[in-house]
Amino acid sequence: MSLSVDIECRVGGSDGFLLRPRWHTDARRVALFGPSGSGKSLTMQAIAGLLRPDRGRIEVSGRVLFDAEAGVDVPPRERRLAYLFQDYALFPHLTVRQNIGFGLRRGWFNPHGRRALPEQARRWVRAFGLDALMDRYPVQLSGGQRQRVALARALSTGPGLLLLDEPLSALDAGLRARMREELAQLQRDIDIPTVLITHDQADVQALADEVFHIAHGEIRGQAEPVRRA
Ligand SMILES: Nc1ncnc2c1ncn2[C@@H]1O[C@H](COP(=O)(O)OP(=O)(O)OP(=O)(O)O)[C@@H](O)[C@H]1O
Repeated sequence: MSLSVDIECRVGGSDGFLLRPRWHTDARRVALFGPSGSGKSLTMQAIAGLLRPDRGRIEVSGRVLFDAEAGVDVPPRERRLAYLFQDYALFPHLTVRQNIGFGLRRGWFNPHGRRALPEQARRWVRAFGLDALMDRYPVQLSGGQRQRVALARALSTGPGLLLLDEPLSALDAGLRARMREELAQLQRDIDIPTVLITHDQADVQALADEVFHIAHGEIRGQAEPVRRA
């Protein structure tokens, strides 16, 4: 994949936060690494189309998603990317089946229905071992199970790019290491480019081939992760 981001956006009024990340990558697994409040989530939101920049351009694998000058602003639904939020953003009043179905296009979702999920979704239900959990509610799941449901929901839409915002931060240390390895395995198994936000060097080492350092809303450097021998 290639990803080019060159945008500027003032968030929160005239003396608010100035976001102006500028980066280009041809890597398939990218991490945005930086301290709290540096603009990582806002950058992801702009890529996803949830935050409209004041200026600039966003291009993914040759497809222009946003270009202020040319008047291009592809709606979030049509960007063909999946966004996994820090807290997984599962709907508490919907079962696992309904949560996964919710992400699908073309009106699969029916809160009272028990229709079988289409194969594109069942593939992920099987891959993440969720079959026995389909009628449970999020509150009845462990942290790792919740993460798998959120991933299954995200991947079922067949996205061209996966945005992962601190996907491991809600997990305790033991589970974190295990799910990190699961995510790395997923990246090996499927050919889907990922952009990962993290504070954690271990995530960068396991899940990224190229890392961009962000501070005060700007990209300050780029490197390859240091691999442990
Ligand atoms: N809606 C908003 N209105 C005003 N300021 C905002 C808004 N959203 C975010 N900010 C500010 O923009 C800055 C960057 O926020 P962002 O959420 O991108 O940080 P982050 O790098 O993802 O941090 P963390 O690692 O803590 O999640 C922060 O200072 C934040 O307070």
